[in-house]
Amino acid sequence: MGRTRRKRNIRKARDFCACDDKEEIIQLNSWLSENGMGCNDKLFLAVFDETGRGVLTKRKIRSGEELMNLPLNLTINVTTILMDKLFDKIFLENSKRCLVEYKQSVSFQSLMAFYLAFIKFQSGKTKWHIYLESLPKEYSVPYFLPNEVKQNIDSDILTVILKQKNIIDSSYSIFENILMNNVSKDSTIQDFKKSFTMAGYEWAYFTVNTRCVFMDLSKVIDLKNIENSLLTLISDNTNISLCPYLDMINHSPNARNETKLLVSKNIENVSISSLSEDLFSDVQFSIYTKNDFDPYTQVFICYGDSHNLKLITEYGFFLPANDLDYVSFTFEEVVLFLKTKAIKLSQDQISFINNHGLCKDLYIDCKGLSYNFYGLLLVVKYYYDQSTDVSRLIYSAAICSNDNNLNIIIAPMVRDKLESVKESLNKLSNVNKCVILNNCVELMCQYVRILEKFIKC
Ligand SMILES: C[S@@+](CC[C@H](N)C(=O)[O-])C[C@H]1O[C@@H](n2cnc3c(N)ncnc32)[C@H](O)[C@@H]1O
Repeated sequence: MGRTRRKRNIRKARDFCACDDKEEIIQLNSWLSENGMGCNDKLFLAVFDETGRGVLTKRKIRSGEELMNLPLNLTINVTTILMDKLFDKIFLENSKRCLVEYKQSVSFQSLMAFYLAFIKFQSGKTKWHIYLESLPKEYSVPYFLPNEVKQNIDSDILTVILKQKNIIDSSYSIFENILMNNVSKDSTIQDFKKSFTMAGYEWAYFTVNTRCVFMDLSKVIDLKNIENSLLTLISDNTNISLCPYLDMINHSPNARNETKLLVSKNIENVSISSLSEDLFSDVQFSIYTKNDFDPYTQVFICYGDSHNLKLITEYGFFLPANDLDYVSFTFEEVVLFLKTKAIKLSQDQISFINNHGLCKDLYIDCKGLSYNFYGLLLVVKYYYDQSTDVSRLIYSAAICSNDNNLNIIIAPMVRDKLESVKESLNKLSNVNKCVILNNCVELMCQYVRILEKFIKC
């Protein structure tokens, strides 16, 4: 094949547009290289038709190759927050004893979001300015749907939104109180007090939610002795971090990757009071791929769970034809339904169900009943059958989750669920579509397919 034709073929197949020439990306690239990021020189940023902005490789990448590495002080992690003396003042120069009053009352993700709102507010005055400018301005998670649209969204999606809302509302009100009682004379803090808003906090919260990577620093710093530090506010662990450029890589369920912390020997268990920026310029956070990527294709990593409920509600995107999707039912819902069919579970049955954990993870997916749902229905049908040993059946290797005798028991409940999802979809068909709503509708259509398949079997 001649060079021109080969070039033309490559061009034809392209599903991306380079974006390295955009002002914020030019600035990001030079800031990162000036500050010691090591990036595989095959990688570039691009906007892809299917997935939006992501990372492109211009040459073949083989399994085992490092994609990039960042010095620790180029990532926003727990040490960044602990070393920021101005941020510290918000809590310590305060008429309330914040560390006592709000002990273990916020998640680390919430504290990170508050910190992000603080540095975002300072604009060009912090070293993070260029990075913050490269971040999306808004997020396509259903949390941001208008209330009138939420009314007809599937209950599983709503449940996640409500949990997010509770966390965001309660942590926002704690940070608002802390700011209200701050007595610092520092003008940055005083101005921040006036400009801290729910909208800014929500943006920061979902920036952290959609972009953080797992980073365990427990070997590098002493996270046990945390008295008098901001970490007393935290109710969970601190294993998340924002990593510029690495957070440009999109998700694929098929991607496999590994991260490593490359630490020089003398940095170990550093106490919180001895933290310093320089200390961490020698610690590298590195990411390797375990996949091959062809030239001019997108490089992906895997974020973890890949079912669409998680991807839509936490990350704001949808994977079509996703076999990992499922429709869940609560134990209470099933018990209530059984009652309507004059099936009342005895105390013995309920104890058996609880002891075997068969009251959770009740769902139907494209393969049929979940293991626990199958087990639960076995208890419903065979517990008092003298000829059947239910325990043995449940743990039998030959367990078959497509026993029609069991499916029939719950078929009416599944039909009701199917009708209710269809009804909601019908109502949503009159609403103006946007990316967020389209994602939710796609998932609900997936639920319809799963439930219809179950009923047909
Ligand atoms: C860590 S960021 C990746 C970079 C991001 N695309 C950007 O432009 O900054 C995660 C976000 O990227 C998008 N994303 C990641 N993987 C995707 C995929 N497979 N399809 C569509 N969007 C995806 C989602 O908006 C998600 O919240």
